[in-house]
Amino acid sequence: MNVLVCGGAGYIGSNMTAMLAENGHKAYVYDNLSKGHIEAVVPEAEFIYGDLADYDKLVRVIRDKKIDAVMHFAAFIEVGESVKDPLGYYNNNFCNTHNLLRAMDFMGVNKFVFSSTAATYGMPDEVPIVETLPKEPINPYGESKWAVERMCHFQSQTGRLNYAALRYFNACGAGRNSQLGEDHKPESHLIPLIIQAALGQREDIKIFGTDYNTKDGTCVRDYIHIEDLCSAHLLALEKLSTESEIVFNLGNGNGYTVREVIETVKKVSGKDFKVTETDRRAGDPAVLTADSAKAQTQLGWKPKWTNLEDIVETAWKFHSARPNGYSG
Ligand SMILES: NC(=O)c1ccc[n+]([C@@H]2O[C@H](COP(=O)([O-])OP(=O)(O)OC[C@H]3O[C@@H](n4cnc5c(N)ncnc54)[C@H](O)[C@@H]3O)[C@@H](O)[C@H]2O)c1
Ligand SMILES: O=c1ccn([C@@H]2O[C@H](COP(=O)(O)OP(=O)(O)O[C@H]3O[C@H](CO)[C@H](O)[C@H](O)[C@H]3O)[C@@H](O)[C@H]2O)c(=O)[nH]1
Repeated sequence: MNVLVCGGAGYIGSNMTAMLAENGHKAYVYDNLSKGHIEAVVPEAEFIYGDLADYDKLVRVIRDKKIDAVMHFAAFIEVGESVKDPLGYYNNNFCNTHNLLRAMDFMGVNKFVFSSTAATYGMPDEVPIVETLPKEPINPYGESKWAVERMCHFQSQTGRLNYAALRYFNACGAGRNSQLGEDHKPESHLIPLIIQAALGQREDIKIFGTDYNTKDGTCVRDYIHIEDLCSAHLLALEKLSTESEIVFNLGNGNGYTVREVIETVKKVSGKDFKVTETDRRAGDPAVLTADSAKAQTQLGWKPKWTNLEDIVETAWKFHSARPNGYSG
């Protein structure tokens, strides 16, 4: 298929682009490079500089490149920033997705794979989380993603859209032999921050809260390797030939505490560094783990990276080879 990968210069989109190319698809990356990196776009793909706000350009690209399907990773992704700038988040995550869907609808392209998030569940009452739990986002980031899911739902009911909403838990690791890793600026995700401490780029790693009701008092998250995320997207894309609406959680099902992640980075890197215990970060649920049985049964998907040490190893290789990220 000719696949338009919106946000394909970003962390997850660049890995998806590589996997599409490896699986015989032609990937067209559409990205405004506001956050992404041109160096992360594999040479097999074609890069198109563009903003999702540019409806006419989207229509032109979909027409000229004979696009069959769209994978949509382009968004703002910082929960804290979304609380400070809700309008900006609704604009980029919702309005620009609306633009993209309008362009697809105009051109008669009906296959759409969307990056959703565990943040749609807010503070869930039970874990592991199944897809049917209430969607009660507690910040504009999660709410903007949930609003897109609802828009897709209603559009699919017209018969003109087949979509997959994939709710990721904590994406991590580096793909393509550790060549395509995480380089967010600013970085807020736990594993790259710990690695920065291991590389001596920050004086310590702060643990946000040690009084949670978990085995060691720190938050538990479900860390999923990006190659596993991407392989689920490929399977979802195939399903869209026959299904109009599919929604899956994507996690590897194993929860790890913040302390366990820190210990794993210490072990993998062989480095010691300072760990500082601080107050809780507002809005952090104690435990977020995915029940991904639905994706496993209905897509035939199975995460390959179930061991945290193996996952962290790929991230460590990426960051130690490129301590300043793609620009370094
Ligand atoms: N990283 C995670 O743990 C995580 C978890 C859940 C969901 N997600 C979702 O996955 C998707 C990808 O996340 P990521 O970590 O790769 O983020 P990222 O910031 O690395 O990538 C996003 C890409 O989209 C581009 N972009 C943003 N706005 C654009 C616009 N208006 N027009 C064109 N391009 C634009 C950026 O330049 C960037 O290359 C996002 O939708 C995010 O909400 C990520
Ligand atoms: O310096 C840090 C950074 C994080 N944490 C903790 O580490 C865990 C993971 O934090 P991340 O910021 O890496 O990830 P989140 O679980 O907060 O966020 C993930 O889930 C969100 C939805 O809930 C979004 O989708 C987001 O993009 C995705 O990475 C949390 O308990 C957080 O409190 C620390 O202790 N210290």
